[in-house]
Amino acid sequence: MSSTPKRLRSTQWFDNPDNPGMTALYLERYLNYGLTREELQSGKPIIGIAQTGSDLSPCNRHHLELAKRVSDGIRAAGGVPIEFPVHPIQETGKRPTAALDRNLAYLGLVEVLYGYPLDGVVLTTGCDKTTPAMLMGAATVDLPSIVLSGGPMLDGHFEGELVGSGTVVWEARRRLAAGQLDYDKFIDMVAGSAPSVGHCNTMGTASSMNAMAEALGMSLPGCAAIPGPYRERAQIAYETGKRIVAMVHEDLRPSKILTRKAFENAIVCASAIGASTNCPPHVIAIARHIGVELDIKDWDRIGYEIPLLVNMMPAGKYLGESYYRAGGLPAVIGELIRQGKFHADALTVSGRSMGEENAGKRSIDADVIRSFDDPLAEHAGFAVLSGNLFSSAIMKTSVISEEFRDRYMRRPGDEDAFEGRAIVFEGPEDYHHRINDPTLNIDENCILVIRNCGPIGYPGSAEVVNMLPPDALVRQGVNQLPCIGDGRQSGTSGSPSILNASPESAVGGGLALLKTGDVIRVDLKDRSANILIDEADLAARRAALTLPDLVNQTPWQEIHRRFTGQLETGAVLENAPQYQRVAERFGVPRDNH
Ligand SMILES: CC(C)(O)[C@@H](O)C(=O)O
Repeated sequence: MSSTPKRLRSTQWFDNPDNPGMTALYLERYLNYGLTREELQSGKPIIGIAQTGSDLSPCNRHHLELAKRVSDGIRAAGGVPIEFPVHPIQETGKRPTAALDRNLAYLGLVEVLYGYPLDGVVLTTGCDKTTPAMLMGAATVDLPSIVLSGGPMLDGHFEGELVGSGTVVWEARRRLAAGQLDYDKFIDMVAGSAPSVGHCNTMGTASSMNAMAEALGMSLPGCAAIPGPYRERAQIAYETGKRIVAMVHEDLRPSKILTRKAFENAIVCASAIGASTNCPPHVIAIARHIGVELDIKDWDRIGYEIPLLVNMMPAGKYLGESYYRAGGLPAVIGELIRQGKFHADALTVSGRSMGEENAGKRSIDADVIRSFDDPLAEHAGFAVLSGNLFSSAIMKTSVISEEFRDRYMRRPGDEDAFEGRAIVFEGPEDYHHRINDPTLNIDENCILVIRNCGPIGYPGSAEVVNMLPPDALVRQGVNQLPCIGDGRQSGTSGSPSILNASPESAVGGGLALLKTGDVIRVDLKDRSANILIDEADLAARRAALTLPDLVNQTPWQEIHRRFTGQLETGAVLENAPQYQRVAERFGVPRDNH
């Protein structure tokens, strides 16, 4: 560190002799609740705590408590904490989708970080989209930033069974359809998966995205897996608060951490943990906001060959507490480093490299966190498919069950491929209305397709692609049919759907041309998915295609539809990635009076 400390950004609000009138105006209102001139004018970094917790956001709600420990840490290191609210994004509460709000929360955070007297920020994360929204905002503004995740709930139990968030819903729904549960027991079973504060205790999108933040180097090592109620969670909140003050003095900004190597690490890590299918769009979105090239095909190219190491639902059998006790993400990264699959020289917010932090870390429960010699599955990354149905869609190969492989992918002479008669649904309402319609003649040779569920069509993109077969098939023991869609699906689902299809049907993607009864062929060997139809027929269908009339119900839906791109490129506001390193490039904004 240089001996003359850098003049902090916040002094241009609170201690600017060139404009004493404005300095007084900026100061006096922050003094009015008890802050002192000494705190605001003696060169202490002002640290924002971006608060994503609220009563509307139960997954992140305990950040309201954790923020106190963060503040203690900031104070102990000589900074001044200022907590501020972030637009809530609760995956399980927001209609029509929480996906609609990721970019809205991002926009809000950019304005706060850029427009207020902050020198650094603690990004509180938890529920799925809070993590990418916070990282995207931090990337755009590029102030020193550190992630504090809230951690998963404790493990869930119901009548002696381990029940995990989200994953239990799909299993309980199957039991309800098969007549093995009544409605009250169904609700009790699902509620059993949520025993405490925290986000999903499965390797759903929340655990996956917080692991991505750690693998990217944006949280303190070991942060992501600590369960929400554990004492270590509050302790790391304190350490995070201390660390961000040092990061301000070191000028350690996201642009120094979020490099191409960091993103390659995130991809490798996603395969090893059996991460959510929501990771590719969110991680690509973060990359685009920091200006790193990351293509959807990189997920297949870099991640496909990596084995599944973490035995956690939905790809495995354990939940968050076992995973944490087995060593959490550091044990996974340690193994990836030993196998030469991880860039050990990538930097983390600690100021040390991934290798310095994790190289010596090992699993202490070989069944929960496996080694490369004994993985849960080989080649467990995402397969990225394309063809006349879409330019890209992903399939999470770590959740392809033996039953699914036997039924669809082990046909002699045509392994890894399947064909089926398409049953097309126009959205989840249509699916629920017609799935049990006997005239559809759905059998185990069918492929269920859902469209109009992408970022523009829905809007926001809904988690609906993992469709349960008709009740009659479920009663016969057919629990899964191949599913394809332009929506997303819950990270907690064990369905090997082909999803996030881009471009989506509502903007004229190939799925819009599909008709019930068409035969679809999926071939994992050459990564293709096509309607078996001749070119002339397909061209005629395209010529006759009319796009749906989309009704905007709120002003934001209209703005979102005008600016948002497709899932394969992160579904970002397409005007946003051009704004990079905003704080450095533009300095502080103009005075407001
Ligand atoms: C379980 C939810 C709500 O679907 C989501 O959190 C995910 O894991 O994708």
